[in-house]
Amino acid sequence: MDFNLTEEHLMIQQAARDFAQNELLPGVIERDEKQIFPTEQIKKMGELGFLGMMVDPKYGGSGLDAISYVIAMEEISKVDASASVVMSVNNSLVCWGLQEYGTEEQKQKYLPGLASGEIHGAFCLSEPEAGSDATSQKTTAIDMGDHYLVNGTKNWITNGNTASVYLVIAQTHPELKHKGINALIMTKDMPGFSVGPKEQKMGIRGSDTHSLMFSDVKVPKENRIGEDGFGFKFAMKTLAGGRIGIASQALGIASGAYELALKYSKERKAFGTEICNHQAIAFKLADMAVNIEAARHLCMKAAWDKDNHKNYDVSGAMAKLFASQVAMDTAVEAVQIHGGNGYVKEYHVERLMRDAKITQIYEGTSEIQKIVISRAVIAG
Ligand SMILES: CC(C)(COP(=O)(O)OP(=O)(O)OC[C@H]1O[C@@H](n2cnc3c(N)ncnc32)[C@H](O)[C@@H]1OP(=O)(O)O)[C@@H](O)C(=O)NCCC(=O)NCCSC(=O)C1=CCCCC1
Repeated sequence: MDFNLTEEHLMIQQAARDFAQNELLPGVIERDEKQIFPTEQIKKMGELGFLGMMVDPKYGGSGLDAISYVIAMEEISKVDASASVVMSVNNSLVCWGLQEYGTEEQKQKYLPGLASGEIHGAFCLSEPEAGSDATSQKTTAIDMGDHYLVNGTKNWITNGNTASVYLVIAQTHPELKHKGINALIMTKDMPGFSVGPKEQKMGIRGSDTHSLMFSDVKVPKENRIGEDGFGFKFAMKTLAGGRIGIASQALGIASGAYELALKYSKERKAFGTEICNHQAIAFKLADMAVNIEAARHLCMKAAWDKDNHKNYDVSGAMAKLFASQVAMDTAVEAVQIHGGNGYVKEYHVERLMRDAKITQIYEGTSEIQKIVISRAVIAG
């Protein structure tokens, strides 16, 4: 077992760290406050190869492993979780889903643009009445011979307005339940496709979250991913990898909050000494350091499983469950260590605390991760 990062991994870590500090940190508070999408920053992320990290170079990607992706996600998320959720959706849901299950034509058509950041993708599973209970899809895709006629609504869609390519999960054969669901590639220019108003969110406020409405949208049959009825499995398999991305995002939020708290505790004085010298603060720092290290190991293990073609459903769920709790706990304690300063925007930790919460909810709530893990544990 080798815990050392390779030279290449260290270079990716440094590149992501430099990008986050130089390009994302300036303006992150204003983008959060005004809900501004980081358009220029995402464009540069595409140019640097951060949007198609695991995409084969023959489709314009960086051809890197999942470990590299975890490393980069942590660094970007330390500074701006709104940018990292765009990175996560693009890499581990949209690009990976297309690369793994798309036809050659679909890959050639969409992957180069997605990997370069020229276009953005969105993953559309959640509905007003189908969140955790993802098999209860109400959006319909009626088989019309050479095309599907799609009707319905999707909720909380990341990149909802900035995307132009959407992977949409919809029910074709309700009598077959989840076996009748399909995954379709839709584009924003399709007649009948409309985007609802932007959601006003607690955290990741720089990201772009909308409902989508489909009214008699004609989607050509060649836009279906996989066989008829493969859509639910597609969603589950893709989300299993997506959860490694969100786990790494949570890890980054936690380590960002920890680094800020550590620095602050070495500068701020109370009762005649730097506050890190008080055991009440020192013990909080110790807890944070241990939890972050453990979360990082779980993220790396899940990525290693993925890179080595092992099943990562459970390791990804474990990483997400644990890292998202660590993100929440660490960010709350980072605010506490900052005292009154932690409650104001310029110290960043209040934003990290708000951003942390969503990692326990999206791409499967913590309760859903426990379903996935407990079923595997009980089945042996
Ligand atoms: C885990 C879960 C709760 C499972 O449910 P049930 O018990 O109803 O379904 P069950 O009987 O377990 O299974 C049905 C079929 O499905 C196959 N399968 C399941 N997992 C997998 C898997 N990992 N790989 C392959 N197949 C899988 C299962 O075998 C079965 O098929 P079969 O009948 O055997 O042919 C599932 O529904 C889930 O996960 N919800 C969370 C959704 C959720 O996570 N949204 C998130 C929306 S996206 C989002 O939040 C975003 C946020 C930010 C960015 C973009 C997206």
